[in-house]
Amino acid sequence: MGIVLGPNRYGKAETRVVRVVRDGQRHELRDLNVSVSLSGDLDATHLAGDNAGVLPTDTQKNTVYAFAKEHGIDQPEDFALRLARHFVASQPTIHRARVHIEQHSWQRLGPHSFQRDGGETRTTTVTVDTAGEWVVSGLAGLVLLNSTDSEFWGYAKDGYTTLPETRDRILATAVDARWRFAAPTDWADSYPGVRAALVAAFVQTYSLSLQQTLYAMGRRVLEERPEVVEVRLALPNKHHLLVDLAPFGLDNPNEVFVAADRPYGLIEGTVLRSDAPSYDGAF
Ligand SMILES: O=c1[nH]c(=O)c2[nH]c(=O)[nH]c2[nH]1
Repeated sequence: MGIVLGPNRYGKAETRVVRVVRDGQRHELRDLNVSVSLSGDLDATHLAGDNAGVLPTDTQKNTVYAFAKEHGIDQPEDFALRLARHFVASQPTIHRARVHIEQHSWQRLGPHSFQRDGGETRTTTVTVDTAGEWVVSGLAGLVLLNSTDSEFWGYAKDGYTTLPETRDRILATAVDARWRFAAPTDWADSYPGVRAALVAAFVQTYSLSLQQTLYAMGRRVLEERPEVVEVRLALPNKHHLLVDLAPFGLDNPNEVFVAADRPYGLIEGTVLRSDAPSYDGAF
């Protein structure tokens, strides 16, 4: 029985970089979490401990900080592309670089004062190799809630089913969305446009299931944003359970709920153009 080394990659995960642009009194702030992952001819280090082709993860981290100073950080997609191209172009052993960025946003409170926004992050995953460049952008932690216009009934039932059917419930989720582009685009214009399409579809869809809402959200992005060819969504169903107030002699017409923490339904799906170009990057 032979034993061989299978696919492998390595890199520095979660380099936290905050870049302040200090042009006069009014400062600008960028706050990123950058993860680099490199692959290529790395057999020697795994099989013989020969590190000649290994660019240390510590160097990768330093490159993130140096590029933040030298080139600044505007759109996370551009910063990720710059880093990924650099690692592939400068290291003969590295044939593919994947750079994933989470951007935290801050609200301005004054010329040099900021308040961190809630849990929402903007993300991008860039893959560069000798065959091409692929960009997937996204967002995570966008928490949305409709307090009505959501039903769930007519589902399959068996001996273990206890869920009551409902014609009026709270529908809430924390959107985890990723979308891919066929070609480079105006990242600064695209991101708020895709986000707005996702939010509009959630708000405007009368929902018979979170699955139906998921499809409506992906479809809306593809209808409104020609630069996007595929949308992947993971939507946790953040259950809000009606509290039984009858023991206290009170009725509860959809007013008082327990916001359940776990378990939660997890609804996942991909919506794409039927002629979407093929893809060899990382989602
Ligand atoms: O929108 C929903 N989809 C489901 O698949 C499901 N399952 C469940 O228990 N509640 C819900 N809600």
